[in-house]
Amino acid sequence: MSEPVISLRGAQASLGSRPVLRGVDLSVERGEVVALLGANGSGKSTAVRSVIGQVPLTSGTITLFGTELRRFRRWSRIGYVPQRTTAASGVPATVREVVSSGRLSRARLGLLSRTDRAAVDRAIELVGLTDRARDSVNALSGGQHQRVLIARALACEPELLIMDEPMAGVDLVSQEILAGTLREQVAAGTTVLLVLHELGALEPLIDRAVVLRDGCVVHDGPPPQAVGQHALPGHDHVHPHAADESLRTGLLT
Ligand SMILES: Nc1ncnc2c1ncn2[C@@H]1O[C@H](COP(=O)(O)OP(=O)(O)OP(=O)(O)O)[C@@H](O)[C@H]1O
Repeated sequence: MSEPVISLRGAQASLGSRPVLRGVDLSVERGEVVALLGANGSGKSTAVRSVIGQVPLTSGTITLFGTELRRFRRWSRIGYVPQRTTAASGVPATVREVVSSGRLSRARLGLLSRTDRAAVDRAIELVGLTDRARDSVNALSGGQHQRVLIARALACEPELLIMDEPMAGVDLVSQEILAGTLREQVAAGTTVLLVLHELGALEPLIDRAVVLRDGCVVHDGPPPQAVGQHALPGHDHVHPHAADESLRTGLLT
């Protein structure tokens, strides 16, 4: 078998003085779709942020495509969708501008070629926002914002897609569009690691679930049946985004 796309071994990390990852082992093989589940505060976001180098490990190792994280440079192979609440920035921009920023890692000298622009248009189309491409993202709903963030991640045509709660606070129409988008990516061979509250509409796509509790892996195997994370012993997850659903919280506001 080829090397894993993502490998964490004995990963430990602290935020402030608090140990948040306490020896996490996690592998994602090429073409796999892995869901990272767990209660609020169990360390899911910290785990994916450590994978993309945003949270340094205090102990343990991470490799990406077989290369140690500190030597890894080919970030254009990876599309990352942050947890939506962390995506706010206050900068006014159109949908196309935000999605184009996701292509810059592939653009030469920071200039988008015709091929780059076509990839941006394709990513916008994939999330069903072609008719909104010139609109300010401030005019979009929460679910549409999320679709913009996903299009931004897809614009670099990534081999690995990492998404932190892509369905949180997303209306049903957007959820269906996102599930369809993801299905296409998976069919095309993209490897996916996603943090989820529950499997929901994405359940048929998930190959394996890894469940964290207090910064440790407590399950690594088949996804919990049907009711997702709620089926797990000790489930105590609340859904902080649900109340936001109607708000125009935003990417850039
Ligand atoms: N910047 C920070 N400084 C200190 N502690 C933090 C910081 N960010 C998060 N934490 C704490 O680290 C722990 C893990 O947070 P993390 O966001 O990784 O959990 P999570 O499983 O993704 O939770 P959620 O489902 O609520 O998003 C939590 O207890 C959280 O309060």
